[in-house]
Amino acid sequence: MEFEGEKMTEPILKVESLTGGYSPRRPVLHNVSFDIRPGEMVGLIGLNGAGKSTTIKHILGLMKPHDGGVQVNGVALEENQERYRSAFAYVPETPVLFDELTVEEHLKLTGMAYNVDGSVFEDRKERLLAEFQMTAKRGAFASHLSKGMKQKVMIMNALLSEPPLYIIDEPFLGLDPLGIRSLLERLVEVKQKGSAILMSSHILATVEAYCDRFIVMHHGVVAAQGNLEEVCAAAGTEMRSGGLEDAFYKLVTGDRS
Ligand SMILES: Nc1ncnc2c1ncn2[C@@H]1O[C@H](COP(=O)(O)OP(=O)(O)OP(=O)(O)O)[C@@H](O)[C@H]1O
Repeated sequence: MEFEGEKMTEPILKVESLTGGYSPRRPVLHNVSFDIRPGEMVGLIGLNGAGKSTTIKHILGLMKPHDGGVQVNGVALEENQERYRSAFAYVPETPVLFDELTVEEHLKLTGMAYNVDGSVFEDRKERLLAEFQMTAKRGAFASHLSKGMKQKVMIMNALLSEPPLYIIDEPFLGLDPLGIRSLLERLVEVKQKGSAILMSSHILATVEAYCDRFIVMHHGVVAAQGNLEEVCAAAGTEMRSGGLEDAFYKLVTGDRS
């Protein structure tokens, strides 16, 4: 995959005037729009209940928009399910694994689903097991893993398939410091190879350090979006290293004094 420059590259994810939620009479999201292009890491941030997970559920195709829509890889879900779904891997906030399968069997299943096999599968699998300190646990059943280890299996599954788009919901919570570092190093690597990443997190310092752009959600609307300079300008705060937290605070409290 080649990254041809931001302006020329088509977005891999396009959320366009999305209004949606759990009940048609009470939308949670109002007119949400943003794009993510190959080679970008974008941070989705907002207070509890701002609408981040609901946005992600719409992108995953688990909820139907009331208005507007989502395109992945240039198509809407109803236009071409296979093209839409095969373009991304999703890492949920809470791991979802098969209790009776081992770590290695989970990776194998993902490999089969995404047509990663033979020596490519073996190489990727061994590298991931080593990087995430899971080699000794390769034969362990999911039900026997710790919370963070389960999260690592979800992350390894996503990385194994090397998709054009990663959707990652609050990935750092269960991970130990080595796991966080391995994940961030890997995300930088896949981004440099041209993948796009949408990452939702409350850890603003990490989001600021690693993401190219930010989407600040508040009460179901996009309160601001752009790079650090643009988000600080929208908030009326000083653009400086560590400035995302100030800008965020102003945007979500309305305190622009
Ligand atoms: N299953 C559901 N049914 C009805 N309303 C829901 C459901 N899940 C979430 N909501 C509501 O939708 C709104 C947005 O919630 P959402 O889960 O998208 O927030 P979030 O930004 O992901 O928050 P958090 O940081 O706590 O994960 C909230 O008002 C919440 O109460």
